[in-house]
Amino acid sequence: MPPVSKTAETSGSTGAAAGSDGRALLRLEGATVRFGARAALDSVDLDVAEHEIVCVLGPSGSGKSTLLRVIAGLQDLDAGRVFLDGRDQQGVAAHRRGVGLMFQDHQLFPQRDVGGNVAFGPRMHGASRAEQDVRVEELLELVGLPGAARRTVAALSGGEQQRVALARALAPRPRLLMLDEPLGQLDRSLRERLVVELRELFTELGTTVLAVTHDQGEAFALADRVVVMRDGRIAQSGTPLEVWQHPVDEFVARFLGFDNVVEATVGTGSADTPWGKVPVPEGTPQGDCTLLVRPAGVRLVPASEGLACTVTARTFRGTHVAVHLQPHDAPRLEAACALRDAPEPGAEVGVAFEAQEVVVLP
Ligand SMILES: Nc1ncnc2c1ncn2[C@@H]1O[C@H](COP(=O)(O)OP(=O)(O)OP(=O)(O)O)[C@@H](O)[C@H]1O
Repeated sequence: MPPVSKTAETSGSTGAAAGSDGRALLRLEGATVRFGARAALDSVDLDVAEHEIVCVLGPSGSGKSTLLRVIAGLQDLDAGRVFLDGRDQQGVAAHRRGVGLMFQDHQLFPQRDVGGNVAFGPRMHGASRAEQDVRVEELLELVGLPGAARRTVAALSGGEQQRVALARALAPRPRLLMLDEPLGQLDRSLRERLVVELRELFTELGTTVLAVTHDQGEAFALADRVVVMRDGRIAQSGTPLEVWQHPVDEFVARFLGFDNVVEATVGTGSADTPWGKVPVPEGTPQGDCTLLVRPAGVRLVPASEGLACTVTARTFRGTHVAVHLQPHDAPRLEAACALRDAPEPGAEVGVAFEAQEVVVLP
């Protein structure tokens, strides 16, 4: 695959909206929240365009939930501003912001039936009984639970509760829907199915979405744009492909699960690394750098060729096997192998590198 050039949407410090019409439905300017001496949000700038689906990724404690709470009006800012539709939200109460929120534990009302849960928002906005009933049926249809209005919440599976929570969040027609670990509690196969359905649903409805997750797979499947957070700041913002192909630094690379990262010195056509000479893409500037070799670029060759390694472990990754390799005197490596080609732990192999899977991290 050809390298994607770094664009304004791939930014190391700000989260510029990648929306087609460029109109920011949500804008954060210098948003800062401190708890004691520590900044949970540290001068965050972020735009989300209308109809855009943005996923915020980051390790635990990086400020993802604080970001959502600030936008929802559940957390005061120490500095900076939040704009919705161009209007400063300073002093605007949470229930007047037109923002829908869905938390990871669903928080359905256990004493109400499914319909009662979904009708909650419209009822609070003064909808008549008949209007509420129509809206409930519409939404249950939309989330794939037609006719479920009279079922009790306790009798629903985790996935069904998830859908009801989504219907409830969508019911008041929020201009911005925020999801905090929306699929966190569900098992992997259900998550993978729901994430596809969610994307289809949001695209169909034209909903603007800001979702928080620590699952990269989920973020990459759902989002038009991914924002990676670190210590209350935006480390990188870009399309899933941009971020995946060109992590801006070692932190983002490692967060995405890329561990083949070493210090290197680039010369003509190749770099000197602890793994020996590694070919680099044409045009790579010479000098010292940090180098990432994606596992797909670590090719196994006969033990007598290339870098000698011992296979230490294999991890099944669905479409391929991650083969963990220990060179005799260099940092560990991971190779991506087809199922039938993966060598057994203990095997002695050689390793060759492919330039197109080598990324120089600034
Ligand atoms: N009410 C609070 N009082 C004090 N510190 C807080 C409070 N809320 C959050 N923090 C701190 O702010 C930082 C960011 O927290 P936040 O919950 O936003 O992170 P997160 O990325 O959502 O984490 P997780 O993935 O674990 O939910 C953390 O260090 C957290 O301990």
